[in-house]
Amino acid sequence: MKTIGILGGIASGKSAATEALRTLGAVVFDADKAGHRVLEMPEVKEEIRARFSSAVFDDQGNVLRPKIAELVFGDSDQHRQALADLEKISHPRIGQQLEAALHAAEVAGAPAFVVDAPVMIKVGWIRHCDYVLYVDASREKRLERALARNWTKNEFDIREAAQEKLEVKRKLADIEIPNDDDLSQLQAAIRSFWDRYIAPPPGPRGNPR
Ligand SMILES: CC(C)(COP(=O)(O)OP(=O)(O)OC[C@H]1O[C@@H](n2cnc3c(N)ncnc32)[C@H](O)[C@@H]1O)[C@@H](O)C(=O)NCCC(=O)NCCS
Ligand SMILES: Nc1ncnc2c1ncn2[C@@H]1O[C@H](COP(=O)(O)OP(=O)(O)OP(=O)(O)O)[C@@H](O)[C@H]1O
Repeated sequence: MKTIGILGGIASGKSAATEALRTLGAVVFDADKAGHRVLEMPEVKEEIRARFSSAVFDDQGNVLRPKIAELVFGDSDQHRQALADLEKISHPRIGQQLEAALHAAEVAGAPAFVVDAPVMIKVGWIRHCDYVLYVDASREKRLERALARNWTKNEFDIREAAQEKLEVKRKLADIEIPNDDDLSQLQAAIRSFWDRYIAPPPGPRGNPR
């Protein structure tokens, strides 16, 4: 089984690339979704309440993610510290889920496992990847797509600033997948990556490692 990491700017099309890989047979780990599941764990809620107060919970005791986002994404030391504290709570647990999912996919004989995790560089999950893809779309296109998804320009800028510079991501990648045009171009690029690097050679299970 090959493990594929997906990097790219905000709203570059990482999820769309991941979806194309899933269609071809890859098992996908979505770290954003894993992070949301982690925030539902009782022990995590306790730690969140101790660090961020009851103001980030609704009346039913659910974590209000937009409230946390306001506290952790921003251009001040206070925001940066808050993000670091949140990550100390979340990342080890997301990491455990990632390793469990990777193991399960391997046991199931999946041809490929995709790690869709915008923070994979800073957390070090990139070490699991045999191939890293960089989904490349211009800033203009990305902003247009983010706005269409109801983000504000400010949210776009702030989250972009919370991540590594695009050049750092690009340098760490093995293959660039252009995504300035329509989705069929992205899907074709993913297909040719798959055929070249993942498509199994003759054999019952492809290319087990
Ligand atoms: C701050 C939280 C509550 C905001 O939740 P919300 O539903 O608004 O956003 P969501 O989780 O869907 O993330 C959307 C995007 O924000 C960016 N983002 C999220 N967490 C981080 C982070 N720690 N560092 C940099 N960017 C981040 C990513 O681009 C991500 O794709 C949530 O993102 C969170 O718990 N983050 C910490 C855990 C984490 O690092 N998750 C991301 C794993 S890749
Ligand atoms: N080639 C494309 N043509 C048109 N729309 C696209 C294209 N690629 C992606 N989109 C749309 O742009 C938005 C952002 O794409 P996507 O969610 O895949 O990006 P992302 O990199 O995963 O975003 P984030 O950084 O927020 O996780 C989505 O609404 C998606 O449907």
